[in-house]
Amino acid sequence: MAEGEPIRVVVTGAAGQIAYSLISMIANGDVFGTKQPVILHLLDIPPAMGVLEGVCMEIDDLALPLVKGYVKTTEPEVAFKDVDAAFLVGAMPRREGMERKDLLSANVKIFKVQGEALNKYAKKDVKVLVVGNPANTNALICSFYAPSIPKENFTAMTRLDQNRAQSAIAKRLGLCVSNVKNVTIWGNHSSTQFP
Ligand SMILES: NC(=O)c1ccc[n+]([C@@H]2O[C@H](COP(=O)([O-])OP(=O)(O)OC[C@H]3O[C@@H](n4cnc5c(N)ncnc54)[C@H](O)[C@@H]3O)[C@@H](O)[C@H]2O)c1
Ligand SMILES: O=C(O)C[C@H](O)C(=O)O
Repeated sequence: MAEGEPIRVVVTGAAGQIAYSLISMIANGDVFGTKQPVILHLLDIPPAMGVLEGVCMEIDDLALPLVKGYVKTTEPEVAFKDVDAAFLVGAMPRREGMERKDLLSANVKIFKVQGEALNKYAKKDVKVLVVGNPANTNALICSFYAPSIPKENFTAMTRLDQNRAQSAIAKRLGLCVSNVKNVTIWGNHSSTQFP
């Protein structure tokens, strides 16, 4: 990719809570760097299109120079077409009393469809971050249905677990979080998280 050429970045669940913060971070250069233009592909389901329209109006209002365009769609084949990076956020979140694994029946279908769409339409070197829970299982499912994309290009979002651990240690020791370094976390993003 020539320098300065826009990359295509899909965010699923683009009308949801997490996407609301994520889209502006991608659009203002926090994620791919302040010299990397982007074209945003925003995917959600039909009932969320009104809210997504509002998100797009906000993108317009920000008038960020790195944003070279956006595509708003309900169609996976449009959303995943030629994408360089995929943030798979769109999924049902937990309600009170639920474990992340209780979301499997609702969310697995989504990651099967999106894995197939990645396989068919995305660039073969696309990098995929799965956020929708249960994130680790969904990442595995997505990768399974996208056999033409290297497995190492799929990751489940556990950065939250790392930040959580770092903050918990800082609190316990009465330090600023910036003074806690070299934290390593491993395992599943589930109720086995400690603390
Ligand atoms: N891995 C992590 O660290 C982590 C952290 C927080 C939340 N999550 C998970 O992220 C997911 C989203 O959370 P949220 O708070 O943004 O939820 P939300 O309900 O605010 O947003 C979800 C969005 O996904 C959309 N959606 C549903 N089905 C879709 C589909 N088939 N294709 C595209 N979009 C679809 C919904 O319409 C909605 O706009 C949840 O599964 C939540 O559990 C993961
Ligand atoms: O708790 C959830 O379901 C959302 C997320 O996975 C979290 O750990 O905050």
